[in-house]
Amino acid sequence: MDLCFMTGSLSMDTDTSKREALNNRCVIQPPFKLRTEEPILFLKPPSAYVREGSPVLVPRYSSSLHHEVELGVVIGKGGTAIPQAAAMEHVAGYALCLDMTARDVQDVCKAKGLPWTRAKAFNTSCPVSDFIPKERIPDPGNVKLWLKVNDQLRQSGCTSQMIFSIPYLISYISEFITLEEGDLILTGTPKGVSAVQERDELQAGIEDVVTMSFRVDRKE
Ligand SMILES: O=C(O)/C=C/C(=O)CC(=O)C(=O)O
Ligand SMILES: [Mg+2]
Repeated sequence: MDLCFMTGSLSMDTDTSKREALNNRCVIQPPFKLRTEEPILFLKPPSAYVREGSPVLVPRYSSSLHHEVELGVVIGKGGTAIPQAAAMEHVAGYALCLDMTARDVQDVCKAKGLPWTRAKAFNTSCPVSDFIPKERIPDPGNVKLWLKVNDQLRQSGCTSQMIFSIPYLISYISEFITLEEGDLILTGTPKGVSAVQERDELQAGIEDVVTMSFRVDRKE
């Protein structure tokens, strides 16, 4: 996954969104828990990625960093205005992802009608697992995700609870952002999000497929 992405939401200024999309790949997340008529979208930059062995950093300006475990869909074949019926042909595979969110900052942004960039797109805000080939998850609409903090189970859910299906998301997004090979789409999080602290150990998994661990640290 050599992707990049930026943040936005449906209320984001269109010109900014276009400019960011031109130079970056996208990570876009409709939540399990938010019921809106259309997916809520935002993007993260490539510097958001972090791999096992490196810490997840709490931004200096946040005192409420939340974990959100999510299934990520890796695009293998790009396209524009992809019909739902063809959407899965554009999927190369999956990744287990955490959408780390500075919830206190997001709350302020929401109250002021501002974009979620500082809440969602900071360095290390997207821990990712190794790439999971498509064949290893034959039914991505029915996989179990979990997340533990210091061995305590905090999130446990199934992608069957997702509000929007993966084919719908690919079709919806590609109507206005051309998807490219290597783009990663996060698909929303199940209930149980909660705050993490410096020195916490995060462990997450897709049942029978992959696990990953990250330590939380505070940015110096
Ligand atoms: O509206 C909120 O309070 C939070 C929304 C999100 O952070 C959306 C997600 O990223 C998600 O549910 O996965
Ligand atoms: Mg999320």
